[in-house]
Amino acid sequence: MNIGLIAHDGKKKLMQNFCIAYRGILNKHELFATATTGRLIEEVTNLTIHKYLAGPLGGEQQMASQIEHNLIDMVIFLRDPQNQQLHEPDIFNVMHLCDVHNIPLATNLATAELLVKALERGDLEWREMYR
Ligand SMILES: O=C(CO)COP(=O)(O)O
Repeated sequence: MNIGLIAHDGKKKLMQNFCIAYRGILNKHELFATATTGRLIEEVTNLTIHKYLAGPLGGEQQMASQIEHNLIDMVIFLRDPQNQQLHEPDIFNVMHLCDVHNIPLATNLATAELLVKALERGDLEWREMYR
């Protein structure tokens, strides 16, 4: 499966800890992240991440394009509800496209944990039929 990972600055530490905790599941999949999120995950895990541009430089647009091409199977986007981002339209577009294409999307830790456990159980294998 191809997994998209993005974290707002206020949630990057949480993303690192999430990836440390679930690296044994995540390392069986292809991981894609915006540049800073991806670099920070690589710094604390042995995971290899395909990195887009940084979010404010268009990284979310790159992920959005991959979603539109049916190349992303699940997105974990740890959002910081306290801080509005300057590139909010790009962020909204990623979430919008997940809804358009019925891609599982977690925007907080509780749902991210549910999704990654579902991934381990094989609950998302129906995605392969849509390729
Ligand atoms: O900007 C982001 C979230 O909106 C994420 O991008 P970075 O991972 O490059 O910081």
